[in-house]
Amino acid sequence: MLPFVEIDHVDQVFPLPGGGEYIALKNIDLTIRKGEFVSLLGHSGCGKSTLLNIIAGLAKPAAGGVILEGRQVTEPGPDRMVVFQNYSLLPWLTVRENIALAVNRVMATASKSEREAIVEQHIDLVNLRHAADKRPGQLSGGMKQRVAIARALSIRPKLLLLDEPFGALDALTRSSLQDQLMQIAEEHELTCIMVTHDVDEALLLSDRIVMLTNGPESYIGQIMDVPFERPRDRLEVVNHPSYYGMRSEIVYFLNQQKQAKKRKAALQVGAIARNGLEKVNLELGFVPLTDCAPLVVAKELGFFEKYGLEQVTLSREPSWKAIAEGITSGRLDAAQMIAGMPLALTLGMGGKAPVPVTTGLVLSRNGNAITLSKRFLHDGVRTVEDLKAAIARTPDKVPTLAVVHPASMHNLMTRHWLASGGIDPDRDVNIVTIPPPQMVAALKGGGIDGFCVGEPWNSRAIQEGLGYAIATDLDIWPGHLEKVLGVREDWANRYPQTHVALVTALLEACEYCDDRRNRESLAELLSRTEYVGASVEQLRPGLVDPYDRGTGDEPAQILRYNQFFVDRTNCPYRTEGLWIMTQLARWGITPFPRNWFDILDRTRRLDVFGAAARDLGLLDTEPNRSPIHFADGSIFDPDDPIGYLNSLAIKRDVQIEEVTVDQGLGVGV
Ligand SMILES: Nc1ncnc2c1ncn2[C@@H]1O[C@H](COP(=O)(O)OP(=O)(O)OP(=O)(O)O)[C@@H](O)[C@H]1O
Repeated sequence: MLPFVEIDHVDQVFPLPGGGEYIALKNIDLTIRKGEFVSLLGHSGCGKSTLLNIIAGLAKPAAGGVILEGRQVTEPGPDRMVVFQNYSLLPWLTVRENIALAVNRVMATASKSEREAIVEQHIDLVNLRHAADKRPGQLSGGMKQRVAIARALSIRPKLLLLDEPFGALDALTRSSLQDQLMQIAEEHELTCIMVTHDVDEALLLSDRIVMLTNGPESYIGQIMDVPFERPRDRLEVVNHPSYYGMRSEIVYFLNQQKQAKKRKAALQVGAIARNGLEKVNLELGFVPLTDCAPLVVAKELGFFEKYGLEQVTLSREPSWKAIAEGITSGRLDAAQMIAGMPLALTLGMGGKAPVPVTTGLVLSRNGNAITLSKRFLHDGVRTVEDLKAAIARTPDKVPTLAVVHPASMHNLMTRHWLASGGIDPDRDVNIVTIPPPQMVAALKGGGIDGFCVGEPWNSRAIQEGLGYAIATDLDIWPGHLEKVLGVREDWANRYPQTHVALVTALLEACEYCDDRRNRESLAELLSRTEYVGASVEQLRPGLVDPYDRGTGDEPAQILRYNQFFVDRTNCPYRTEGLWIMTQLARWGITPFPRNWFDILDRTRRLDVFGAAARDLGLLDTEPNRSPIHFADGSIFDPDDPIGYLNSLAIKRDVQIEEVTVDQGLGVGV
C-alpha cells in the first residue's frame, strides 16, 4: 500500500538570538498509512510541535519535506486541520458560528443548506446541541475542545493533527473526550497525528507511538506498534497482558532521555585520566538482548573497576541505529555492536560518509533464530525449501520478514539462508528493519510474517504461541561471530591504554558468562528492567534450558546457542570480517573495497585483542585464516573474495571500488 503521509528526512533549524543556530530536528523519517493513528511522544522541548507544524504546512523544514498523498506540503491547506491545546476559537462567535466559519470558508461551492446541514451534523457529532448558541466564554474547557474538534472535522480533512488536545482538561473530561475522538476516528477512518506527553493516552489511542529523543538534533529514538484490537475499550486496553510491559518500555525510554541530558552536561568535563589510563569515565551503549551479558556482568561484578575504569555507565539504546548514531556522534565511547556495523560504518553504508569504526573484541557468537508466524507451520513449512514452495503457492502474497539492521548478521545470514534455498531475498520476500524489542509486537500486529533476531525475542514469540523457530543460526553457520565491541578509530588512537583495559574487562566478563555455573544468576541479572527487561522464563531457553523451537518437537539442549568465550569466541578474525564485506556488497549495502586488506587492518584490532588476552594469561589467540564452512555445504575461501562473490547465483549488482577512509573526524569525546 502506498504511504499516505511521508515525512522525508526532515531537519529543522532555528536561529539563536545571539547568533548561531539551534538544530531542533535531525533526519526525521516516517511514513504513515491511511487511517492510522500515530502519536508523537517525548520530553518538553524535544520538537513535537515543531514537527506537527511542518506537517501542517505552518512551517517550512530546513531540509527534507512532507508528502501527503504524493504531493509535497508547502503551505497550510484544508486537507490538514490542526486542533491545538488552547482551542483557538473566536470568542465573539457562538459554537454554531465558530464551526460555520470554517465550513463556509472551505466549502464555498456547496449550497447554503448543504453547509448548514454539515454544521448541524458536527454539532451533534460532539454532543453539543444544548450549547449550540453559547459563546466560548460560557463553555467549559472540555466543551471548547469539542467545538475545536467539530470545527476541524467539519471540513472533512484528510489528516487530523492534534497538538496536546486534552492537555488542559481535568481527568474525567479528558477520558470522555479521548473516547469520543477514538470513536470518531474509527468511524470515519481518519488519519491522525497527535502530540502528547501522556503515555496512557498514547497507548489508548494510537496504532503506533513515535518516541523522539531530547534535542538538540532530536531524532526518532523508537517506534512502538500498539497491537490492541479496535474498537478499543479503555478497561480492556489497561488489562491487556502487554499493557504494562509496553508502558514501562515507554517510561524507560523517557527516563533514558532525562539521563542522556545529564550525561551530555557531564561530557563537557571530557576525559578523566587516572590509573595509567587516558580516560576512566566511559559511556557504553547496548541493546536489550541476552548477548549484552558481558557488558552487564563487567559492570555489576566490578570488572571495569578491576582494570582501572572507575566510571563506566551503561546506556540502554532502543535500536542499532541509535548505537550507530551514538558512536559516530561521539555520544558513546564504545558499544555492543552487530558484527557488520564497524565495517558498514567504515565503508559508508547507505551513501553516508565513511566513519572509521574498529573492533578489538568479539563479544558473542550464535544466539539468533529465524522465527516465522505459526501459520507457516500449519502449512507444513519446516525447511527453507518448504518456504520456497509456500511462497510459490501464493504469488500474490509476498511475505515480509524483519531483521534488526541492514549490517546485522541477522540480515546477512537470513539472506544467505533464503538464497541457499533458491529464494531471492529482495524479490521473493520483503525484508524490513525493526529494532529487536519491537519484533514480537510487529509479528502479533500482523505487519510482518517472521523475523530474525537474538534472544529473548524469539523465545517470547514462541512462548506467546505467535511463531516457531524454523532455523537457528547454528543451522546456517555454527559458531558465527555475532556481537562485537565497536569504537571509533580516532577514539581508539586517542585512548589506547583505555581501549586495552576495556577489552580486558569485557574478555574476563565473557569468560564468566560462559561458565555454566553462572548461567542461572545471569538470567536473573539480565531480566532486570535496566538491562533486558524480559522475564527469566523468556531468557532461559538457550541460555540455561533446552531450546524450544515452538514446532511441537521436544526442546533440545543447544550448548553453544549463546557462546561468549569457549572455542576461541573473542578474537576478531579478519576472515570473518572479509566474509561480511562480501555480503554487504552482495546485497548492495556497501561497495566491496578493492583495498579490502587495508580496511580489514583498520577495523579488526588484533593487536588490542592480543594485548588483553596476554593480560589475562590466555593463549591460543593466533589469527585463524581457515576457510568458513556453512551448513549448506558452501565454503568461503578468504584468499579469493572476489571469486567467491562472482560464484554466487543470487546477488545484486556488486560494486567493487577503492574506498577512501579519512581519519580526520572532530573528536567529541
Ligand atoms: N521559532 C523558534 N525559534 C527558536 N527556537 C525554537 C522555535 N520554535 C521552537 N524552538 C525550539 O525548538 C525546540 C523544540 O520546540 P517544540 O515546541 O517543537 O517542542 P515540543 O516537544 O513541542 O515541546 P512541548 O512539549 O513543551 O510543547 C525547543 O528547544 C524550542 O525552544
